Amino acid sequence: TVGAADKPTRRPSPRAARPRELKQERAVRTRQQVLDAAAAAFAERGFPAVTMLDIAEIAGMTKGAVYFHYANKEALATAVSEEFYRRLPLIAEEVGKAGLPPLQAVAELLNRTALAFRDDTMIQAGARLQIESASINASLPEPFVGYTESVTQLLDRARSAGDLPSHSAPDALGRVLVAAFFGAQHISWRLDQRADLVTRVREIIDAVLPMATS
Ligand SMILES: CCC[C@@H]1OCC(CO)=C1C(=O)O
Repeated sequence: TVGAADKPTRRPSPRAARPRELKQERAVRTRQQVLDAAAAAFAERGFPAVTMLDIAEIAGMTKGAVYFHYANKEALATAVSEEFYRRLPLIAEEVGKAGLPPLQAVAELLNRTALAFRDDTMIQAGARLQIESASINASLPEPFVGYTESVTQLLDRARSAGDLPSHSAPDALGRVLVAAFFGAQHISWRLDQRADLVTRVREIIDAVLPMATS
């Protein structure tokens, strides 16, 4: 007979995720898939031209699955725009952790923002939705202000550190840099599918910052 000592010790199997948890995880994944599909559609075709069916097809889902997560196209535009304004300050947060001198941090912030506009469809969609906001029956988050504050804070620190002359005006310089970036990302999108955006932003940095330090 096989004694108790001989029985292989049964290691408890890792706690199998309960069906409810699996269901929740799947719902979160599906919701993100719908949002990513909406961003791709909005970035490519613009809000007015996109239908919920388009979004379902890009997501590889039924229209019902899309409507389960988002009531309508306006809700999707709001969610994409909110994700855009969640990701933009994350770039500034990352740069802040790099511990660069303030003026270098400004250059790095603009550079990483250019990379995000070039490569991140959610960011591309968020920028296009702002341009199309008059055609969207939803209140999108306020544009420009948050990002401009991030730039201006770094310029303030640069002036306090003596890296900018005491007579420089960080607020004005911040507005100039953000306006120049906004223009560059739009022009690069329309003329070059953003391929030259990083170069264009480098030109802004090289033209504006040395002047500001003189
Ligand atoms: C990073 C420059 C500003 C940025 O560019 C496109 C856009 C959309 O309106 C922006 C914003 O609202 O901050």
